[in-house]
Amino acid sequence: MSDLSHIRNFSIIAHIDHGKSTLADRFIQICGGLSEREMEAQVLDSMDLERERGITIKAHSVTLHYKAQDGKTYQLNFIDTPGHVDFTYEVSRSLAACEGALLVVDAGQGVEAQSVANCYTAIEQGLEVMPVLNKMDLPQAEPERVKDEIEHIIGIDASDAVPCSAKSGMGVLDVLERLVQVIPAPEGEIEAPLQALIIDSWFDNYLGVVSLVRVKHGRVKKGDKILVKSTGKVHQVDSVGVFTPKHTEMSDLKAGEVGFIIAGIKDIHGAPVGDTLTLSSTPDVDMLPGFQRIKPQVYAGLFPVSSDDFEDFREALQKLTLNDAALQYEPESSDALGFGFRIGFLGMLHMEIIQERLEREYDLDLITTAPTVVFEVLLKNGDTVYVDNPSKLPDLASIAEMREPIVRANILVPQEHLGNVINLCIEKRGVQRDMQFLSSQVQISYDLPMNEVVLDFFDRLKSVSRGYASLDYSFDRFQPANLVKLDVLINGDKVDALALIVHRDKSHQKGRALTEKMKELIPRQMFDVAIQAAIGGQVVARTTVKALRKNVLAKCYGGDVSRKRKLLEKQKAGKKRMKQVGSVEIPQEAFLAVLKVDS
Ligand SMILES: Nc1nc2c(ncn2[C@@H]2O[C@H](COP(=O)(O)OP(=O)(O)OP(=O)(O)O)[C@@H](O)[C@H]2O)c(=O)[nH]1
Repeated sequence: MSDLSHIRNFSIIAHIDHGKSTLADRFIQICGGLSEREMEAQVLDSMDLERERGITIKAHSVTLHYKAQDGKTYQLNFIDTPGHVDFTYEVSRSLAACEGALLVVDAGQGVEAQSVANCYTAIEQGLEVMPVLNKMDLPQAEPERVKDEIEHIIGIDASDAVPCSAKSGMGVLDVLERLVQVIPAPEGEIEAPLQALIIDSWFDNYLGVVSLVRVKHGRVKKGDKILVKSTGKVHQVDSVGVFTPKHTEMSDLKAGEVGFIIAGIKDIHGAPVGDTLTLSSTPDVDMLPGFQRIKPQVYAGLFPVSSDDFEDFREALQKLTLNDAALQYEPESSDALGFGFRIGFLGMLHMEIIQERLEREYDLDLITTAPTVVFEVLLKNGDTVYVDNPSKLPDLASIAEMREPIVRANILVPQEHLGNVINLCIEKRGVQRDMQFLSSQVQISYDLPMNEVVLDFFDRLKSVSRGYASLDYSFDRFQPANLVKLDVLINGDKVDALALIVHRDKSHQKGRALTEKMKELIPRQMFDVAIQAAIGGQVVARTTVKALRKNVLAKCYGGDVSRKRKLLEKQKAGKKRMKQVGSVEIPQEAFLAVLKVDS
């Protein structure tokens, strides 16, 4: 048996903002992974966008050396995980590389739904969960209440929960001491054939594909020929190493360790997450259990404002998918918007992030259509089809049954906001499944149509509970529902990119709210613009954007030319993010009007 007793592999799981990244920074500081000068605030959140939004999107690993009170130096490999509900899949991936997890709970805020969900994932995967009460420096910290919540809501012993403040540093050493005591060392054989699990892969412009792996058995070093089990392809290893958090090459990676492998792989699909690596000399090694394939939950069409940008857009998407395996896309053509792509996202936050990256990093002007979930449609000929684009819904006459995706949502909310949350769930066509009163919070679970949840539910939930309710949800099943396609007509022409699939009971109300909203968003033009909402040819709502009376240039006639040019330029700039549909200019906001109506 190889001696791996000095290794501890762990993740930090916590609800968003409870202090994972801050605690991780403290560990790095204590264990000397970076000099003072290099210790930027929140080193782990390396992407600009992450830093700006203050959220962790990609999981990262860091290897540190900690000299414990028992005199032994431990190798700590820890993996940071994102806390937002859109990125739950990253969490289970990170956990697969670990023997333990720190459950970090804000001692003022208490347990939140996301931590519950992630904690269950950790327990299911057989990890030792160690509770940590963070933010003890805050006057509102209530360690006893929060310990009670951990025991009652999650059901693990919290009597030994370690109090600390990641911000001031108080208690952080106690966290490290306890960690090396309670989290088990990994098991594995260094002399056995190589068996390594790919936890994450990303594309680096200089290095090609970098894969983060957990070595289960054996060892791997530079020059080795590795075999990617699923593709059967062999690659030569250029380098192996760890992040300290600096990229640091090592002579080898051994059983029990977590680190990177770079092997001249040019495409992220050449080293898929969840795959097993071995050496080409031992091709018969078993595959390790992988991860569930990530399925996008929300789809939207993205179209370049200028059709000349289509090729640039395609290239940008290709590059983005190198880093983001969750991103899926296929070409889409719309009568109204021309050529673009239909893209699948994990949730609205993921969609916003991708859109922002495309615009910032690739300088593209894009129009996004209203996001939608996937519907299951049973046709009269017995076929089942999945529809991720309302305009592609088969002809009504051929449909036997429409089914919508249902999620099981778990919500934790303080009692005083319970009524509001229940009302919101009812408004969203929710069916209550369970309700439990705990010391200060209530745990409720609802079955909700995914369509109602993905768009604005999270924001609405936060606002009706003054920020206190927390949410976790996952797809449960498809269920028959009375759904219809709501078409939008602009000056009599159906605009495919504006079509929606909605519940029949809400269709008229939605049609009215939508046309009203679009009336506000579509600027006045030289002629009247009629906006209609229709279901199967029957108009259910109608509004008109009245014609502009004056020509903007009229008052410049005879005036100086430069002023006129300036006005025209200003108009041109204002036109950005507008799309000419027929003879009408429609701004980006109008395509997303559905997100702005409360129904
Ligand atoms: N007062 C106090 N504030 C803290 C403490 N730990 C973290 N914070 C603050 O809480 C906020 C969130 O901390 P982060 O470390 O970014 O939280 P996170 O859990 O990593 O959040 P995500 O990366 O977005 O999932 C920051 O403003 C921190 O400065 C603490 O011990 N005390």
